[in-house]
Amino acid sequence: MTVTSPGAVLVLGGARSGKSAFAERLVAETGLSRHYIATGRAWDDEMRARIAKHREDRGKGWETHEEPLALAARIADVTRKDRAVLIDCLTLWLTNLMLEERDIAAEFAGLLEAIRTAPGRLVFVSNEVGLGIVPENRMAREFRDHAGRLHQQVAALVPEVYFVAAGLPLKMKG
Ligand SMILES: Nc1nc2c(ncn2[C@@H]2O[C@H](COP(=O)(O)OP(=O)(O)OP(=O)(O)O)[C@@H](O)[C@H]2O)c(=O)[nH]1
Repeated sequence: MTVTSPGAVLVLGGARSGKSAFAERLVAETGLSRHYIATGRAWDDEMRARIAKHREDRGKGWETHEEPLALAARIADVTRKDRAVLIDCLTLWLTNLMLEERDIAAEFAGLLEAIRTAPGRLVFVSNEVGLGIVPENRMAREFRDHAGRLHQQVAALVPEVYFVAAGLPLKMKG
């Protein structure tokens, strides 16, 4: 598969692993204008508080775009040669797709196409959810399987992949 994107990156890690902070650093290092596509939704007070904290931590140098579902289209819309776009995160996007009963395979194909054709730097964050025991409920098992497949597809396409644990990035590809 030909990689035409100028250096898309995938950053995987567990909850509170420091993956988002690391991905933000990767974006800042480019010196390009910083854009953040948030796939999370503020569904309760706890999430609202987390989002407010994330916004505060990112600071003023970022333009934020909120997109829970139409991620491929939004990436195509936001990406430019002189921009670095952080997409946080693929697993919340997948959660939203499953809750809305979207065609997962078609959505994944759309995302891969958006990565292939993006003119600017893209940094994807996603939760590695496949390391624990087999989840008891069916939806959680499906979620874990879709996430694993998505990560493999994105990792095969992009030139650079990291795994973050305890705030420490491990370079897996690139
Ligand atoms: N809607 C919206 N969501 C945001 C915004 N900033 C961050 N988020 C969401 O908050 C999510 C991160 O939530 P947390 O649960 O705090 O992060 P975490 O995955 O546990 O921690 P890290 O390993 O540090 O990334 C991201 O995936 C975003 O989608 C924002 O400005 N708007």
